[in-house]
Amino acid sequence: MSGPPVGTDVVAELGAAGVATVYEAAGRSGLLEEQWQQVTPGRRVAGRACTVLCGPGDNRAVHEALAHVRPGDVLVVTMDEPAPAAVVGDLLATQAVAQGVVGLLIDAAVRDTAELGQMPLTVHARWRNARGATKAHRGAVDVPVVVGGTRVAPGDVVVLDDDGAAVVPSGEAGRVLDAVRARLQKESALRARWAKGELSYDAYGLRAEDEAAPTPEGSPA
Ligand SMILES: O=C([O-])CC(=O)C(=O)O
Ligand SMILES: [Mg+2]
Repeated sequence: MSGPPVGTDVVAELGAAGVATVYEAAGRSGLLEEQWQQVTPGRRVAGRACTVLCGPGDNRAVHEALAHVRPGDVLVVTMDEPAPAAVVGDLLATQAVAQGVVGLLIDAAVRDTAELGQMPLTVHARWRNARGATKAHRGAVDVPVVVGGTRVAPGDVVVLDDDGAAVVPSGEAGRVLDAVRARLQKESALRARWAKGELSYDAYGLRAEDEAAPTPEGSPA
């Protein structure tokens, strides 16, 4: 991790804002673009990343990582070529909860999903699949990884909710939080106007533009 750890308050505020707001406030950056399955729908959380690079179809490094995690971490697990092997199930998740982990982002499969749904954890996974993982490869813990096309380094802030997953590099958390606050304020002012019946089509000048301009080429008349 480069620089001091991101403060707990900063992490919590980014988590409360949620994936869409954090991604937009970061300048439409940091989205982990994968077809995540929300194993625990309706939950929203953020935590500092503990990253895990597993060997192919293997979860030995997850066992190791659980000896390193700190309270408030989100475990981010991937492989060089992610495969639908279950690298986490209820026994590993039970250890994660006991160590204070708040979320799991699994770029592989999870199993025992009914049990995972009962735990105080937010879990996104690429697959749900019972196929067992091996424990044959050492892998690596707390190394930078790429998940959903985006780099995640140890200590970065990972946000999970039903919209997906986003990462804020640890060195940018303060700047992004300022932008998040500004965005939330702006959105709350807009929400109040739209709730009263005002239309963005008018307020943003879109109607005036559309009425003044000829139909753009190629778009339906
Ligand atoms: O044991 C495993 O490899 C995965 C699993 O099912 C669990 O953690 O309960
Ligand atoms: Mg199991």
